[in-house]
Amino acid sequence: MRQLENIPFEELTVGQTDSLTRTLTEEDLLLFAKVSGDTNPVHLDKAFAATTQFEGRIAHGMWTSSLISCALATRLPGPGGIYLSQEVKFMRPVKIGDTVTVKLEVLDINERRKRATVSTNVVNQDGKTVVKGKAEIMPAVEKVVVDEYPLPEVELKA
Ligand SMILES: C[C@@H](O)CC(=O)SCCNC(=O)CCNC(=O)[C@H](O)C(C)(C)COP(=O)(O)OP(=O)(O)OC[C@H]1O[C@@H](n2cnc3c(N)ncnc32)[C@H](O)[C@@H]1OP(=O)(O)O
Repeated sequence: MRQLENIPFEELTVGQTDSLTRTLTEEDLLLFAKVSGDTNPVHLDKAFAATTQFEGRIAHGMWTSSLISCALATRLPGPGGIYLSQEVKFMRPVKIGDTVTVKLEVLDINERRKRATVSTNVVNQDGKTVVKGKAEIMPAVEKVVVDEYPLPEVELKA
């Protein structure tokens, strides 16, 4: 089982970086539509999506954004951190089979409020930015070391 360990607030420094990479599968796209209820045909309907400027299905913007949450929760600052705000600009589409990398960098630390601003850009396999933005977070003050929570296997039934 994977262990998750945080970077407590006092150990965060401006310029610290981390990243997380994920490839979008069709199953991910369908599961995201199911849990979010976002059944926009641009994500699901091949025939409809082919008629758009993207010429095919594209990922939910919030799927890509959810990877930012994952990176913050598991990498920098890690478990126990709390999301306060998130700015996202969807610059380019993500398609099934694309491999995207969330790049985190600590931009600013507010010692008084024990909060940090982190840039949260996401690039694709060609190094092109697909999401631009930044987040404000409240990292845990104490050291947190936990076994990653065991998620159940879920089966997608059509
Ligand atoms: C509701 C849900 O179900 C729907 C979804 O989830 S859809 C999935 C998420 N969204 C996307 O995948 C869209 C991705 N974005 C794009 O593909 C492009 O932004 C665009 C094709 C919609 C527009 O791009 P482009 O044609 O390059 O833009 P313009 O020519 O209109 O403007 C050029 C300048 O604007 C800047 N820019 C482009 N996109 C954004 C953005 N999302 N936010 C802010 N600014 C943006 C671009 O950098 C140019 O700036 P410059 O200073 O002039 O260089």
